[in-house]
Amino acid sequence: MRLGASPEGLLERLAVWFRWGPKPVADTHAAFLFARIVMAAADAGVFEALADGPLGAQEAAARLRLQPRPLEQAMRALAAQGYLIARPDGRYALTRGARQWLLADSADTVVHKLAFQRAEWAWTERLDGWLRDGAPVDMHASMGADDWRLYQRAMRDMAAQPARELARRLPLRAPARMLDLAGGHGLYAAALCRAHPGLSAVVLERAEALPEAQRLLARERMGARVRHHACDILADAWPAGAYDVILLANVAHHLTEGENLEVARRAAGLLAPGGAFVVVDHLDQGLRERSRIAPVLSVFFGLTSASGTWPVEAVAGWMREAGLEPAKPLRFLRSPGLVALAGRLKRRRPAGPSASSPQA
Ligand SMILES: C[S@@+](CC[C@H](N)C(=O)[O-])C[C@H]1O[C@@H](n2cnc3c(N)ncnc32)[C@H](O)[C@@H]1O
Repeated sequence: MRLGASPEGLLERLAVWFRWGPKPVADTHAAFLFARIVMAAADAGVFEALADGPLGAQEAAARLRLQPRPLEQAMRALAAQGYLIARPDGRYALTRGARQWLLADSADTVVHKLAFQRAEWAWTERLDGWLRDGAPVDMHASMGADDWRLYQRAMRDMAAQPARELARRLPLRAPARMLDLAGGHGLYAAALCRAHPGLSAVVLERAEALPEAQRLLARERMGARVRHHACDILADAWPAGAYDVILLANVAHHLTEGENLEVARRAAGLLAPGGAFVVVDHLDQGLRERSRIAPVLSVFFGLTSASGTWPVEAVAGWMREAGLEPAKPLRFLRSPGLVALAGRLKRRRPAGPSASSPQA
């Protein structure tokens, strides 16, 4: 996956090939402008307004209490970039992609992620300063109650597809107990429990996230099979037990190397025989790999969590140091760049800090 303008037709291909057009302007002005158009249209309800059928800009503006001329311009921009279809009668309709991703009741919706991007946008303003002084934003410490609510909804949107895929593809033999570390909304736990009828899960999550995370989990109708437990996974003890699956999904990129190693050690100490510690993340697979999104995301996690995206080999290394044997990485088909790495217990457990004790 590469970012940036995709040339269409021979002339544009030549323009890219011979560097006739300024790529940095496409990568910046066009990208940030269009990003904001999509976010603003979603926030204003433009896509939802078209859910039941095409509308002209005047009609949509009246329904949404927007200004007709700016809305017409935004709708033309969205049509130019494949989000809307401009019909000959002057009305606009949703494309299949817009229907799939931008309607709140679609199984693949990302509208809540787009809403949370306003906070992410604000943090990104600090990027120039961070390059000079290295001081990160510390997103988890800086959020108020509204941001925490949007954050959990956003993460739920991003988990819906990969959770289903992980549940389908992760090899597990009749698992009974699962721990979902910093599992937010609990969607991964719910998907794995649906795939394995004998499985129940405890989702560990920070107290600030719980009000919205619990509301989102309730929608999954998993009852007592998936429940939350307030826990700072770095500072607090984890519920004791022998777990068949311990999941760390999209959390390693918020933690330092030392914290990740400690989490791997604690997980290894709580695994049942044959159990797996599974790390899911945008792992860096090298600059020659097809998926090149991880280095870009790494900047965001450096800026907002003083961490970054980790190389597959680093995660495998933490697993080995914790006495686990990493399996072959599983690359998600429907979430480019996302990788799952499962580590299983080697026969002999190494000496190390007590697995259920919190980090000092
Ligand atoms: C990017 S989200 C991932 C959520 C979920 N695992 C997923 O993949 O969708 C990171 C989550 O980690 C939680 N988190 C961060 N630091 C934590 C900590 N020290 N203890 C518990 N949860 C933490 C956040 O509140 C957030 O819900």
